[in-house]
Amino acid sequence: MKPKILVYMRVDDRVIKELEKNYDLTSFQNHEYIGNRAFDQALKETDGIIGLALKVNKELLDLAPNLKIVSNVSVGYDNLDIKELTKRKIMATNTPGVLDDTTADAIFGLLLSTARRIPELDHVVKAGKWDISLQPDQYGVDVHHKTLGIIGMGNIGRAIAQRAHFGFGMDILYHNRSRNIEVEQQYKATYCELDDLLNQSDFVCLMVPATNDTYKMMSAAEFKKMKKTAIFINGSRGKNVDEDALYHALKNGDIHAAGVDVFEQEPTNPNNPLLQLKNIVTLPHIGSSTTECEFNMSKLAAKNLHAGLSRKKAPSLINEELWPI
Ligand SMILES: NC(=O)C1=CN([C@@H]2O[C@H](COP(=O)(O)OP(=O)(O)OC[C@H]3O[C@@H](n4cnc5c(N)ncnc54)[C@H](OP(=O)(O)O)[C@@H]3O)[C@@H](O)[C@H]2O)C=CC1
Ligand SMILES: O=CC(=O)O
Repeated sequence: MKPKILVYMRVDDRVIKELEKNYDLTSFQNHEYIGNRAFDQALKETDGIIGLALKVNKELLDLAPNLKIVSNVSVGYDNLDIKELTKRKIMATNTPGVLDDTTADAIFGLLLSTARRIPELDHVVKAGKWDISLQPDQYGVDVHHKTLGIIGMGNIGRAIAQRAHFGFGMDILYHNRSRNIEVEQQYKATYCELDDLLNQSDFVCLMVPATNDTYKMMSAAEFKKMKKTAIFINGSRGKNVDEDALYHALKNGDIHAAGVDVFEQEPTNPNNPLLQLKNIVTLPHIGSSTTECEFNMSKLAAKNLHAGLSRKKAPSLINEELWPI
């Protein structure tokens, strides 16, 4: 009998076909499925889970007695209760490395779009409202040669720094809990305390994981420390930002504009007041969503799953302390 796999959202079709050769698959597409009979039944029998953003907590694990591995098709794993998984000797894996350049492209694109007001001006043209003389209140701001502050200079942060330094001649400031000397040398990046980064940067880009320490790390006090001319970009997770505080900072002119790929709740409520503001550019969490990158993430997630179910060490095991299992 083939091992049973529960497939959650966004696994590439080609990868699913490969998985079907070795495993018995049950697929689900929506969020928050506990309570659905078919989902609960699949959990009861499953050996492995592969997918994106499924909330794996104690409640779900209690329904999955045979589970050996949860393979996330994402680098962020704030959807997983790692402590609980480790306690039950269940492996957890993610997809680091394969999405760095793709996500950096998207986040840098968001930064450019926000600075140059690209979505707003695209709408002007398409709505037939292109007046031959563009007014100063429609001008954007320069990106090149400005100062970019990156909070979370990890794999993606450094790919953003590379673009900013070599492509746009920007000065780079960064803040982490620890220094990254290689990045300092490669991109002339300067390590800063958070407050210094906030008050010196023209662009602040948030790229930290969502953890207890980073929860709402950008709140009213942090926005007040930024320059009034500065632009805030969130490419990390919505819960790292106090959305209410961001709304007020944008509305009151504490900061100039913002670009966000992520929201506290996803999909965000269409009535979210942030969506009413002119000085914010929004995306539906698409940092890594290109055809090529989604495929590569699915392939790595399948490799992790396969290794885990074969009792081999998965290439991107998160709870390393389980090894050797
Ligand atoms: N928008 C999108 O589509 C995507 C979003 N993401 C998000 O981006 C996050 C980062 O990904 P990635 O770059 O691969 O991760 P990495 O682990 O490589 O980098 C995370 C960085 O954050 C720093 N960091 C962690 N905690 C803190 C803290 N409390 N204060 C300051 N810095 C901190 C780390 O440095 P140190 O340990 O020294 O503090 C590290 O440099 C993911 O966790 C995910 O949430 C990822 C992919 C796509
Ligand atoms: O948000 C995407 C991820 O890979 O994390």
